[in-house]
Amino acid sequence: MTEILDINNLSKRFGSIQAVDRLSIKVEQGSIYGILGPNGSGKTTTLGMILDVIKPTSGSFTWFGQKISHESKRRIGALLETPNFYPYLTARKNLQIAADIKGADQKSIGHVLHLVGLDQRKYTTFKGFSLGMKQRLAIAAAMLHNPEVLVLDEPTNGLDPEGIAEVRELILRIAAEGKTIILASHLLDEVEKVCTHVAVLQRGQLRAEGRVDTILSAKDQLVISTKDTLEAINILQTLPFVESFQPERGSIHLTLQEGYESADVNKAMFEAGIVLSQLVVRRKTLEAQFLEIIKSEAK
Ligand SMILES: Nc1ncnc2c1ncn2[C@@H]1O[C@H](COP(=O)(O)OP(=O)(O)OP(=O)(O)O)[C@@H](O)[C@H]1O
Repeated sequence: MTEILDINNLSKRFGSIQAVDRLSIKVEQGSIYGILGPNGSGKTTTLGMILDVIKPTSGSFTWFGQKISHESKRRIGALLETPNFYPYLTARKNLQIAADIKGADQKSIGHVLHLVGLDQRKYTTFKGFSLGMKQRLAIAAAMLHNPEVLVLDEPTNGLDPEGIAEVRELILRIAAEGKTIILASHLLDEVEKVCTHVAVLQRGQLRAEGRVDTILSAKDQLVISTKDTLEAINILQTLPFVESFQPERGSIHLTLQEGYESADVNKAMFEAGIVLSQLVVRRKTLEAQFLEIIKSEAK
């Protein structure tokens, strides 16, 4: 996998506040990488540093294997804050102005309008747009120079449910075009729904990192029930891939070592002559894990 961004021990201090603390992450090409953390955890500061608008106190980062430069910046599209569009000009005219400012080809306007689903509304003035449409237009402007990477800070903040759904769907569509996306969010739900990878930040420090599906599946809990709970416990004790188990009101809750799944338990029980009346996988949500991370940090 090609590495798009490599952040190495990056730190930023504002006076007495350590906004980002020795952060190291790698973003692979084609991923939708979520930087997740509560307010004040250092997400915007991190994005500011990697976009060369905030000077790091220490540490380094590379884009496409190189230090940030005029050339690498042209391969990155970014939306850190809502751009100033002209309310009485149409979507198309606003994009023409944005393309002029960026030195982007005017021919790309048709493509980005199509990409964000606003080609039917290109002659509508900006002030007539819903908040979701305004945000989609902002993303269109960030895509004018056909960047390989799109960096978004809290892309659904302040939007109504319809706008949130539109923008999330758009992010997935842009990723499907082969672009890499890096987004900061304080919403667990957003990261779970949209991202392939996540880095969890707490007070500027990296608390967890990895593929969203791995983080989700790593701590799944199985709940099994059988008429013969005692015999089932005897069997569980002999199974090397059972990490832990706990009898609870007629059922048994267990976790498995990585690489094993409910079918392995089912098979082992069946072979031992035990019939399971219940076998349920309880997925630990990223939210539950996120709260654990925050709690353990506070200890
Ligand atoms: N220019 C600045 N001067 C002083 N402190 C700052 C500055 N910018 C950010 N901070 C502080 O650094 C910490 C991290 O802020 P940052 O904005 O990066 O967090 P965030 O995770 O993006 O949160 P939010 O979503 O609320 O913006 C916070 O404590 C914030 O108050």
